[in-house]
Amino acid sequence: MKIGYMGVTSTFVVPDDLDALTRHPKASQPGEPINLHHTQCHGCGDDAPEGLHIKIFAGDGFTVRARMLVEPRMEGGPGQIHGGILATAFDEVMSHLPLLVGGHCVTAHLQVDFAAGIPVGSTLYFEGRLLGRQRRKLYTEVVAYLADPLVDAGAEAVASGRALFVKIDSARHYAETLANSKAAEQISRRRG
Ligand SMILES: CCCCCCCC/C=C\CCCCCCCC(=O)SCCNC(=O)CCNC(=O)[C@H](O)C(C)(C)COP(=O)(O)OP(=O)(O)OC[C@H]1O[C@@H](n2cnc3c(N)ncnc32)[C@H](O)[C@@H]1OP(=O)(O)O
Repeated sequence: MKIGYMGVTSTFVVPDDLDALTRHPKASQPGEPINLHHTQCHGCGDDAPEGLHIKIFAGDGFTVRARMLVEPRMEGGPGQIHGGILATAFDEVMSHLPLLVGGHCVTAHLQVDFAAGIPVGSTLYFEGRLLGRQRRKLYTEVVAYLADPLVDAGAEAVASGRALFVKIDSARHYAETLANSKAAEQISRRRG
């Protein structure tokens, strides 16, 4: 798929002098689900009643695959997904890529190109890719399809996104807000 629009890719510029990428020894294997977040996460949490319920799996190398049902509650334009919902889905899918190399990250920059309307009722398939890393910065990309590109070579790409993630010290980053989380206990337990 052509990235950006008419050759313009906004402020997202992947530097030339990237650091080497190494897969984290505990990273999920290709095909395995990635459970990076917690069960109340708006993007991937099974217990978030109004969440997107995106299912995310590790792919080969530095990639992830994901899928999401476009439900009627996600409507924006008549019969189509709301653009902000798709941006949220992109953020969620790409936020799982840094886990392949280890460590927690937050989104610092996110951009989306909407190439075609996406009907309510469809299943969206996502392919995400880690483009590179420089110090704490991780550059990622995602493409959304209306069919699974793994089984349908003609699957239509309908949108793409790019994001810059920055590695954080999660204990410090969430120190003042963790107590407000509906998943506070679960997260504290996981951290031991
Ligand atoms: C006890 C707690 C335990 C918790 C356990 C964890 C459980 C985890 C479970 C689940 C979590 C995941 C859930 C994810 C959900 C999906 C992802 C989201 O939506 S995240 C939310 C939205 N994002 C934010 O809220 C970020 C807000 N921003 C910040 O906090 C800071 O700005 C931050 C961390 C991004 C950077 O701040 P700095 O002070 O640490 O670092 P500086 O030096 O400013 O930046 C580092 C490098 O990045 C570049 N950079 C930063 N922002 C940039 C930007 N917007 N564009 C380009 N470059 C940028 C800088 O130029 C610098 O680059 P150079 O290394 O010097 O080359």
